[in-house]
Parts: sequence; C-alpha cells; structure tokens
Amino acid sequence: MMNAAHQNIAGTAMKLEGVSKLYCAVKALDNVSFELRKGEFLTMLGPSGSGKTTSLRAIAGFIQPTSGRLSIDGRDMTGVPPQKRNIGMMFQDYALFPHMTVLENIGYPLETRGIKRAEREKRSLEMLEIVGLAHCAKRYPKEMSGGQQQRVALARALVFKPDIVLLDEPMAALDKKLRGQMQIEIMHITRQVGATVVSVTHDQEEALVMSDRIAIFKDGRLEQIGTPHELYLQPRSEFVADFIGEANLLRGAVRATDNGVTVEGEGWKASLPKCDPRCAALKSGQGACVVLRPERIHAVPAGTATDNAGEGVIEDKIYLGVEYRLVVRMGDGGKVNLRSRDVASIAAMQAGERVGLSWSAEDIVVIGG
Ligand SMILES: Nc1ncnc2c1ncn2[C@@H]1O[C@H](COP(=O)(O)OP(=O)(O)OP(=O)(O)O)[C@@H](O)[C@H]1O
Repeated sequence: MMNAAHQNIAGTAMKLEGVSKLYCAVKALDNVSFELRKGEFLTMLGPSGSGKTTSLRAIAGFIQPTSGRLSIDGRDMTGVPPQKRNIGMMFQDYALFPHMTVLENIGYPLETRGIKRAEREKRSLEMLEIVGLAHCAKRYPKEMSGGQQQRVALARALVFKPDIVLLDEPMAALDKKLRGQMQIEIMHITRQVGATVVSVTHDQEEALVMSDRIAIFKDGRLEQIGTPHELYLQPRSEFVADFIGEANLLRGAVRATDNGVTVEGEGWKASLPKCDPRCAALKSGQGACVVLRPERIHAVPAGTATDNAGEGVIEDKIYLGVEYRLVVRMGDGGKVNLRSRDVASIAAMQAGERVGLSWSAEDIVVIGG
C-alpha cells in the first residue's frame, strides 16, 4: 500500500474528464472521470464488455475518445499518438521479441529512444537485477519459464521510466499458483521503482491484492473508485457490493419509525437509529437493499429477535477448520450465508433447525432507491 510520505509527494499523473467512446450505438465508455496519482497502482475491474480495455486503449493512445479530455502529467493527450506518450505496456502474452536476448529485449525501448549501447546495457542490467533475473541476460525468451518471461516483459515496460505503466490482464497466461506469487512480485517491483500503474483484470482477488485503488466498471460507466477497503465497507451500489467480496443482499421496504428508520423483509429487519446520517436518504414506502457481509452476521438462538435481526432455517452447515459456514433459508426463500468462528455454538446447531441471525447497525450498508 502507498505510505503517507509517498502520498504527500504525489501529484496527479493522469486525469480523465467526462471521457466517452462511442462505437456506432455502443457506448464503450460513458462519461468516465477519475484522477490517478503519481506512484499509485490502480486496477480497472469489471465484467466482460464493461469498458476496461477501451479505457486502457484510450490511455495508451490507440483510440481517441469521442468526447471528454484525457491528460497525462498535466498535458492534454488529444491527438497525441501512442509513441509520443511516455507509457510502458505489458500484455498478457508478454510480446517479447523471440530473436533478441533477454537483455536486448529489455533494452529495446531505450534503443528506440536513441540511448547509446553502453548506457542501454547498464540500465537494462539494473532492471534485470530488480526483477531478479540478472543471471539470464544472455538467454532467449524461449529458454525462460512463463513467470520469468513475464518479469522480463515488466522490466522492458519499466526500463525507460515511463509516466504510466499499463498492464493488460497481466496474469492471464499463468497458472493459479504462479499467479499468486507474481501478483505479489509485480506489486513489489512496481512500488520499488515508484511506477504509476494502471492494470486491467477480471480477477477480483488480483485487484484486491495488488491495488492502492480499484475502479469498478459496468456498461462503460465507472461505478465506483476507491481503496479495496472502501469498496468493501462502503459500496455505493448493489453491483459493487456483490462484485467485491462476498455479500448478502436483502431487499426490503423502508419505514420511518419514532426511533429512526427500518428496512424490513420477510423474517428480517434492519434498523438505523435517528441519529444515523444514513437515515436522511431513506424515504418511507421506498425499497432498499441491505448489504450484509457473511462475517458480520451472528448465529443466535431462534426467537431472540432484536432491531437488527432475522430468522430462518439452516439449510447447510459446513465446517471449514477455523470457521463454520451456514447457509440459512429466509422466509421469502432467499438465502443468507454467514461465516462464524464461534465454532462451539455453531457445532450445536443442526441443519433443518430454525436459527436467529443478528448484526449491528454499524456493520450493514443500506442502498436506497
Ligand atoms: N472496436 C470496437 N468496435 C465496436 N465495439 C467495440 C469495439 N471495442 C469495444 N467495443 C464494445 O465496447 C464495449 C466495451 O468493450 P471493452 O473491450 O472495453 O470491454 P472490457 O471490459 O475490456 O471486456 P473484456 O473483459 O471482455 O475484455 C463492449 O460492448 C464491446 O463490444
């Protein structure tokens, strides 16, 4: 994660203001605005067709936005071709040159920038050291493993100190175990050299592991941008709540009471006290969605309802070592998942029995409308 000193010296690396891209009737990007800070690792996450690649291509200069403005380091990028943008790129297939050695591959962007051979080799070797492959300088890409090739590609993307490095599905070609290792390695290397990174992925875990902030895309729109923690604790839409981490989404009706506001469904009730600022956005008679994270729900004896509680029937009880997972069927047939480390009390509960669920008002998110 970015440390405080890092944030203080950081300025704005890139700014998107109302960027849209139309392909005939398709809005590949719809009025996207956000700022990227220097030294930040931002991941664009979203389902297929949500606009991640289009954003990456617009930043790289391969496509021009239909409207809006994109600036890098304060410079308007309208009409600036890719080769005139100081951007490094790493693709999922690495795109290393097979006829060049590892050292020559890394030095290639320096060569195209007119850097002399001795300086090129010195800087390429320094980068090879940073990615831990100094012993492989004379090898050819085909003599390297997938993970090693990826580190060479990363070194090539970083060697000329680009303003921004773009990573396009960087782990897609790696198996699951190597992917986990490389996520951590790429994160460390890019932070070590102070790179500003924009990465694209479908993989929620990868986004959570590597990013300072995550931008969540849906249908060409930026749904929400924030730190992994913010997105998990304060999702602003059902989509984001469901996309980041595991969530129970309970839909119910809003009712104003003497004490505050409740949202109620069949067999459950969530209550916010009058002093809670969230009450202001909730209007009696409207629908709302209550987001409950599985680890924030407590299993209690049935019939001990409070202001923030529900009741249902245990459908599955699964022991996972450090915790139990319970699947509880609610009155309307919907299911609630909970995870509990209170192994002793859950062990006594049986599938088919009624169980109470309780939570505290601070641990829920209420999405109105
Ligand atoms: N060159 C193009 N011509 C027409 N439509 C396009 C073009 N490029 C993208 N689109 C459309 O724009 C929308 C956004 O596409 P984009 O490739 O940015 O999505 P994505 O989030 O990167 O998806 P994926 O995860 O599948 O790569 C999609 O509906 C896509 O079909």
